[in-house]
Amino acid sequence: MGFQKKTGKGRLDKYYRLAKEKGYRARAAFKLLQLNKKFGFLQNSKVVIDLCAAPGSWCQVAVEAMPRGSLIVGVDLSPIKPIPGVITFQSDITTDKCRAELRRHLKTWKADTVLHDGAPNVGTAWIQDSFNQAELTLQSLKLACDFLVEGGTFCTKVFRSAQYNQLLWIFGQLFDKVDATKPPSSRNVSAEIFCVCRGFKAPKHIDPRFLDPRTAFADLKETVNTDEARVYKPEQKKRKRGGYEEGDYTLYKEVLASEFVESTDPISILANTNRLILETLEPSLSLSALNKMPATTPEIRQYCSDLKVLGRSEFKKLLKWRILAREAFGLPTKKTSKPAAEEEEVAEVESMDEELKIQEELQAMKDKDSAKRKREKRKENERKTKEIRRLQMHMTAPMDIGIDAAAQEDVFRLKSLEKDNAVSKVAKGRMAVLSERQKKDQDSGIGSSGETDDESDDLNDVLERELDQQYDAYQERRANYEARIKRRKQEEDGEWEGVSADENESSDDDIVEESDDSDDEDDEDDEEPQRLLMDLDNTATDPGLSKRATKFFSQDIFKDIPGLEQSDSESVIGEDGDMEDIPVIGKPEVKTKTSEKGTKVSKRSAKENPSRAADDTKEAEGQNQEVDDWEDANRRSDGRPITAEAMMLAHQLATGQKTTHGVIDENFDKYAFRDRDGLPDWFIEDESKHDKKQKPITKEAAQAIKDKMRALNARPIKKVREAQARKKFKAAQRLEKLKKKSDLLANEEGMTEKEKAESIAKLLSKAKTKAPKRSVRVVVARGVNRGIQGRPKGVKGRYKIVDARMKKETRALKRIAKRK
Ligand SMILES: C[S@@+](CC[C@H](N)C(=O)[O-])C[C@H]1O[C@@H](n2cnc3c(N)ncnc32)[C@H](O)[C@@H]1O
Repeated sequence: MGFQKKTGKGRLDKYYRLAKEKGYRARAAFKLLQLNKKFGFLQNSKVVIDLCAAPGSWCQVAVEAMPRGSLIVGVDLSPIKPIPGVITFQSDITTDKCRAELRRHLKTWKADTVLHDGAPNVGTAWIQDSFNQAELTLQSLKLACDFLVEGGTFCTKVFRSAQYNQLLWIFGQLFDKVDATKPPSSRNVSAEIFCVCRGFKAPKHIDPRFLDPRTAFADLKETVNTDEARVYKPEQKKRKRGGYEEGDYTLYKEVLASEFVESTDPISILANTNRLILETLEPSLSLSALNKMPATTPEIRQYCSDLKVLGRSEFKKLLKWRILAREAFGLPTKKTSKPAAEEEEVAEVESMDEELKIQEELQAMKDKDSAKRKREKRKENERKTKEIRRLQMHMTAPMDIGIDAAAQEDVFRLKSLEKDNAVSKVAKGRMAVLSERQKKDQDSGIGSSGETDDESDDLNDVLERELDQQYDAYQERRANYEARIKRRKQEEDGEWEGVSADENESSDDDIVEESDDSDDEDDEDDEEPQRLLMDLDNTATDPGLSKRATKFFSQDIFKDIPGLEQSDSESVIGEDGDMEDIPVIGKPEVKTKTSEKGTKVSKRSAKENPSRAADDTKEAEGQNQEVDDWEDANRRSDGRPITAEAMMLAHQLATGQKTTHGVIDENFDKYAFRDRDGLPDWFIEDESKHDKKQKPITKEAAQAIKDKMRALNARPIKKVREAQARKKFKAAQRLEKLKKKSDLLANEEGMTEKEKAESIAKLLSKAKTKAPKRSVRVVVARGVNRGIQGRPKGVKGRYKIVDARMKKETRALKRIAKRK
């Protein structure tokens, strides 16, 4: 019969510490905080009575939660230290004096909420006296009935005892809604739960028997006095470890243990007997057999010596011992009788729990069911909203090609229509026309068809739907934003990367709506189906140039410049910004990766110098391919980046540390079967960040990943590659230019051969000579130059100020190094 120490470490839990931290006088504060969070009764209260308020933590919570200037009155048997904004006094809540005092403080007002957290003082070694507790609760209810305003709230502590159901029933008679709940801060070992009774009915006349413990718990009293109750609920007899109940000791009874074993009614013996005799002066066969039984432990002997101080578990042990003895004696054990007894016990002791559980289960099922219905309705409404919005935007899907209007968003991806050769069908078909009825439906609002919103949606429904719609809008905005950024990036890169297939796509996507308006009746006979996707800017784009570049070169100013014909040659802007008319080296097909990644080539030069063009193209292809490979290597086929976990798993699979089956098995964890039904999208998305098993990464795998990253980092990045390619490209251009000039010179008719040779040699030497490297002048920081800032006097060009000592030291170091 272990009992819990009040000051034991187990009792000083997180709420205890939290209460200390937050300055609450007791951890009980969190119970009210949590109850109020769930039911929100304090925010709307202007007058509160706190019954059994000492030391006052509930009053503290009430002050915080209630509107400023509210009236809070706290009463307790014990004194309560003053709390700003709270009236407190010392009194017994069961007395008329307390009632009068409360009336004096409240004047003519009525209380919006009555709180009660009372616990009568009971013996320390026994569990709290539930009957007394229920009595106290009834007293507090009586006060609540006197002071509560109609519709008011009564929040009380109740113990899950025999009187619990009775109390709940009484609450139910006086209030519209009664919720029994156990806040998380209430210890599990405690039998307390809290009833929040809302909507006080304020009946004009209350039958006094309701609030009188003698009548309210009348039927229960009888059961308390049965033998079973005495055995299974000894605490209801107010047993105390210290001795017998007053007056009871005169009825001292002793029964032979063998009689107890043989008896068919062991419960009544246990209930009405003080001692089971195991030893007598006269020899007894059955008693000596009992004494010899290994099950007759000193503990059992002790229990037998004084039955009046035993608790439930001790009685249970005695009953078990009796069964063993009966088996040893060959007496019928009625195996069923024992479990029956136990079952009975369980049923009696935990009937409240079971009932509560069933109620909770029923409630949960109901909630689930209604949530499901709401969900379905909401989805239906959303679908209709979307449909209507599409119709309003003239985005009706052509039904004649078999597309369900309620299908997903990509129904409007006209590209896919083109692919499926559905374009011609669309072009020939008629667009869906809204019927008058549909229009009416549209006008009447979102949920106009079928069940109306007004009929069925409560506030929660509306809020939930709004939240979902906002979330959808947010998702849409985010997707648009990302697409915009991506497009901008593509356009920026386009200066160097040319036109990619993607770019064409994205630009096409922008004009989907425009194409809908086109009248295509005349095109019926066209062999080619009319393209649904058309670029608004229908100027022919050179496949080698980005859109921006094409637009730039299409200006009039460039019209007459030779070599800028868009179709077969291309101009390149030099690094220094000059426009140079340079024939470029080769031109692979537009759709190849090379062209996508930006090697600028022209058909003409490819024709002129096919072999070199092919070489250069190959090289450029190789370089770009490498860059692409590098990028692709870090992405999965679905475009998502390869994570360290994935790499580790791949490594383990490759080295045989894991098998595919093993991996599949591993993934059947608690997250695998999570019910996501009915959860809003935003919640699922947010949860998805955390509802995965964290897979540890081994040291070896981490090292392997590091090595891989190091190897990747060691390779030149894309920009460096590009710079190298540019340099090469320019050198080729210079050479080409030189060749052209020398060809011109060679064909010059007015020059002698010698002159021609000299001019060409000059050109070549000029091309060879590199711009001289600008020298850096070293200025020693001494004399006038000591400590100066900025350019020293008389020094032109690049300079570097050095310290004289540093120069000497460097020389000395060199000398020393040489000597070694
Ligand atoms: C658990 S404490 C209340 C804690 C309080 N709610 C708080 O937050 O600080 C129970 C209180 O009930 C009081 N109490 C028990 N019987 C009472 C009675 N008949 N009249 C007034 N107070 C009583 C006890 O004095 C004790 O202070």
